[in-house]
Amino acid sequence: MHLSAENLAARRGEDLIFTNVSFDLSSGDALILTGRNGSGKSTLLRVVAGLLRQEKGRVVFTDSKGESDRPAGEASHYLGHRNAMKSELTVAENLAFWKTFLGDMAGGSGLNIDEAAEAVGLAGITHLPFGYLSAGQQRRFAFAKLLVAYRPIWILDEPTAALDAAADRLFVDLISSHQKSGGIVLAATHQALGLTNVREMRMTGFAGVGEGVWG
Ligand SMILES: Nc1ncnc2c1ncn2[C@@H]1O[C@H](COP(=O)(O)OP(=O)(O)OP(=O)(O)O)[C@@H](O)[C@H]1O
Repeated sequence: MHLSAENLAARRGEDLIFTNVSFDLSSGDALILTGRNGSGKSTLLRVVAGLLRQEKGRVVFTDSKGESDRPAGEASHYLGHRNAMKSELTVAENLAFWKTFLGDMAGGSGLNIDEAAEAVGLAGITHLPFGYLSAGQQRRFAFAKLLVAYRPIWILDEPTAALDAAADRLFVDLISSHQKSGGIVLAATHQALGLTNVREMRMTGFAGVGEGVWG
């Protein structure tokens, strides 16, 4: 399985945010986007997730059967800055909605709601309305959405914002096991997450990108 971007350029409003961004990720790889505020990290993630149209270039998802007609976004989970959960519904109702709505892609199967809650360290409170939870608890359950339906690609925008150190480690473990089972991760973060098998791409806005290595 491969996820690649070829010479992507993206515009927000009137402004060209970046040009000539390319990468190629295989099963088990992670690419971390770094760079100052406003350098285009979220914009690039949204383009790859299919939520924003690129100005130029293309994103290609290749599965075991070869280059797929399916947009990469359909093979991806996208965890944005917002948690994409309804405050009035319970955690269990929110996760059940996502599990049914997303379904599993071929190649894997999602956890049930209790297993996913346990995996994010919050078993026993799924009966509570999502809106009652602390910011960190909400972020953990937003992450649990990734576990209830299988997607080979995880696109994560500042996944560990609002988290304590224990939750940071827990997310790193969940991301690592996704990589170990052949998944691909593309994430924007300001913190070194401590992942292994990771490349870094530093976004520098319209000036281009720089490559480095972490982990
Ligand atoms: N809806 C929009 N309309 C116009 N410009 C936008 C829009 N959203 C973002 N931008 C601009 O695009 C640029 C890139 O924003 P983006 O959110 O991709 O940066 P980022 O690197 O993710 O920043 P941060 O680290 O602050 O999250 C910024 O200059 C921002 O002001």
